[in-house]
Amino acid sequence: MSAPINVVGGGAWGTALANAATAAGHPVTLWLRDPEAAARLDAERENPRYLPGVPLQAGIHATALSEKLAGARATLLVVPAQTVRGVLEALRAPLASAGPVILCAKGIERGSDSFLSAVAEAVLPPGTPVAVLSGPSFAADVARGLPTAVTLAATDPGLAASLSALLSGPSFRLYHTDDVRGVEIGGAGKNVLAIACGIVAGRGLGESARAALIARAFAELMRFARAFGGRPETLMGLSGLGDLVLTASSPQSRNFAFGQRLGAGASPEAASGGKLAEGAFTAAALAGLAAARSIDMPVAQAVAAIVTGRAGVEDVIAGLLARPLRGEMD
Ligand SMILES: NC(=O)c1ccc[n+]([C@@H]2O[C@H](COP(=O)([O-])OP(=O)(O)OC[C@H]3O[C@@H](n4cnc5c(N)ncnc54)[C@H](O)[C@@H]3O)[C@@H](O)[C@H]2O)c1
Ligand SMILES: O=P(O)(O)OC[C@H](O)CO
Repeated sequence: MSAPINVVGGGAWGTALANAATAAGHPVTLWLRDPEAAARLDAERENPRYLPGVPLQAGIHATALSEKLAGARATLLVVPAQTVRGVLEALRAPLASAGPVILCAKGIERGSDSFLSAVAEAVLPPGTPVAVLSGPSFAADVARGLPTAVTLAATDPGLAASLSALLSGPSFRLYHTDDVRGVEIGGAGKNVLAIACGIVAGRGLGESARAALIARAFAELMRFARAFGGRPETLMGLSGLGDLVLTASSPQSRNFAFGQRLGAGASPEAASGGKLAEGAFTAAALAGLAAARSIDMPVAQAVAAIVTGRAGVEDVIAGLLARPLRGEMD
């Protein structure tokens, strides 16, 4: 049997990617930090907490996270963005011989304001190949085998192409690029901007307002990407415009749903509903990085102000509508 693909993290996205890697023809080891949950998942072949009703494919072995990761063809790291550094630190030694590390979280690290590829580079042994996977993809869709396309980025174009081929299956298509920074900015940024779109929906401001917001949010994401070394054409692709369109228009998105509840009057603490809304953690980092380089990002700044409790929804909306008029492409 060929070497397995490691998937570290047994939440919605880890479980979905495990199914997708199996459909691509690989044995998969799915590593969960909770040993009891791992044993239950392996026995019951379903992840009722994160992906109810979706069967786990036969080629997946779920087990407790340990240091026995070595010997895999690749390791997909599928934990929340704010835990990536800790998990990489804990698994630093085995990850040196567990194939390329593919970062699947979408976010910017709080406190250090670091992109996740920079976190990986700082923590992993020098020379460990690192890639980023991002794009419009709801876990429930991917886990069920519905057609989905995402982007795989690595600074080595050959690695990006070979990992894309390795993980692509009958309905899960990976496009490749060497623009790591552009791809990770698209994934992290859209989560913050999707919260704003959810707020507009939850406030009942109408579909026209939401469409305008998507366009203006995308304009500021492009400005940010350009300033931080991402290529504009990358942002026009799957991990950028593609993911923003998906996440900013569907209550199936946890970020959009979080925003909807904020718009309807919930406090930031109550609005998550116990689900992971990555944009709530990334908002301040995104806004802070933008401010430090004088990049105009009014939507991201507004979301950061709301989720950190510095401003209320009504005041923020009034402030955005009162901004001076400007040339659309200025
Ligand atoms: N769910 C999706 O549709 C989807 C799609 C694309 C990308 N993503 C991204 O993938 C990342 C993970 O999202 P998710 O949907 O799987 O979240 P989730 O909340 O469904 O699951 C997170 C998982 O990570 C585990 N975890 C948390 N901290 C950990 C740690 N320190 N060590 C080991 N495991 C830990 C949790 O136990 C849980 O199993 C996020 O950055 C998200 O933006 C999610
Ligand atoms: O549910 P969300 O908002 O985390 O979005 C999931 C994926 O990132 C969509 O591409």
